[in-house]
Amino acid sequence: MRIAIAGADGRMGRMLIEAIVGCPDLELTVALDRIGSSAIGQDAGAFLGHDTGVSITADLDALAQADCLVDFTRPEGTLLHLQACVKHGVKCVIGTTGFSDEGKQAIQAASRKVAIVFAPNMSVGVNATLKLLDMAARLLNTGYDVEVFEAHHRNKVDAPSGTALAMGATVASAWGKNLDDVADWARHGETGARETGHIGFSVLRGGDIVGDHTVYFCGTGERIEISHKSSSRATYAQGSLRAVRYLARKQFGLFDMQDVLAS
Ligand SMILES: NC(=O)C1=CN([C@@H]2O[C@H](COP(=O)(O)OP(=O)(O)OC[C@H]3O[C@@H](n4cnc5c(N)ncnc54)[C@H](OP(=O)(O)O)[C@@H]3O)[C@@H](O)[C@H]2O)C=CC1
Ligand SMILES: O=C(O)C1=N[C@H](C(=O)O)C[C@H](O)C1
Repeated sequence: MRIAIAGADGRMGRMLIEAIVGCPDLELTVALDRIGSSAIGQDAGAFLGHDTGVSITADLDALAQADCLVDFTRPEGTLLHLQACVKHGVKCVIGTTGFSDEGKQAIQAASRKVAIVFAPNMSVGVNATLKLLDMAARLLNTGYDVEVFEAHHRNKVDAPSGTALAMGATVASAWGKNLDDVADWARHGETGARETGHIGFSVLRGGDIVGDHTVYFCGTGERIEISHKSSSRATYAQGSLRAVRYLARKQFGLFDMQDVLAS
């Protein structure tokens, strides 16, 4: 498959380029970054000291040279790239987080034209953790206060992380609730006692933390903690390439990593 990478000079973009260079079944044909990026015109593998023969460009019509785009950028960038994917009939793996409801609706609409995998976390371990959380929430559906904690590097721009939101939504759904109706996004000052059935969120940003998530089920006299800790972005890149291969068999439709891992 011919692969395009968006945000080619970003943390995930570079990780994906490194992963693709070692894959005999995948060929890097397009590397995108945004207009004004200092990376435009450089070889996509320059950071590896490897010549891919693909120059980083801001020209979205370059997507005509790809079968599938892998996009880890920002919501506004991803939505622009997605329009170009629809124009050129290119499939898309979206790892970007922080979309508004309107952004998510635009992804849903695009999936009627091209096949899309959209997931806030591509790692196998996190997706297994979501299954564990569903089971825990069903077992611990009364008498337990749920709190979601996440920690990421100092450059992350959205909060809570897409993964923390997915974890909260998994627990809320197991309890027959919508996350927006039960989420306590922040606490400060005289908050009053904690509400039963609410799901609290707390966020740490610092240093080079790749991504830690813990969901606490706090009962009386006991506490259960379900944690996942990432020590390398390689797991996100490898999961993304599994998603690319999954899309090879799809023409259109919206899928997530649970679909990919179940196939
Ligand atoms: N689903 C998953 O498994 C994972 C998801 N993520 C998500 O992926 C996204 C990117 O993360 P990360 O790689 O760490 O971020 P980086 O900031 O390192 O990289 C983002 C890249 O996208 C570019 N970019 C920024 N804005 C735009 C835009 N409007 N249009 C086009 N390109 C743009 C940046 O260019 P410039 O540097 O010039 O701004 C940069 O090259 C985040 O939303 C993050 O939460 C991250 C890891 C795993
Ligand atoms: O920005 C990051 O780094 C990450 N973002 C994703 C998220 O928001 O959940 C996935 C992972 O935690 C790393």
